[in-house]
Amino acid sequence: MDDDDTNGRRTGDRMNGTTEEMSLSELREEIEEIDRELVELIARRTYVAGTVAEVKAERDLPTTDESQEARVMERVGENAENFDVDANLVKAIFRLLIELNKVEQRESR
Ligand SMILES: O=C(O)C(=O)C[C@]1(C(=O)O)C=C[C@@H](O)C=C1
Repeated sequence: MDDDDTNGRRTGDRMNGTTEEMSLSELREEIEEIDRELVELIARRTYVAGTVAEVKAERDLPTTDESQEARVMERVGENAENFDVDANLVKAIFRLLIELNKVEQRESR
């Protein structure tokens, strides 16, 4: 027998019973939808940063703003703690998102 129980339901569920009736494929569908939303949010974040880049270019400001990056990182660390996920891992993801923006911002100049 595999990890799943006989009728394909999850046994060791940590979501307060809400997913207890969900099959593995249903859970994977939920992950697929979340992944799509994450990519959409990344696209939105990148798009807004592109507009920020235009404002900076108009004002002759540099692409990189280290104090703003520090504020972003502090904020996401707090959010991670509030949602009980590893703050260092979430910060590593945001480090990449900021780098993505900086690459795009430099290319558009
Ligand atoms: O807020 C800005 O000035 C941005 O360009 C956005 C952003 C970010 O991705 O959060 C990216 C680069 C800057 O160094 C700081 C922050």
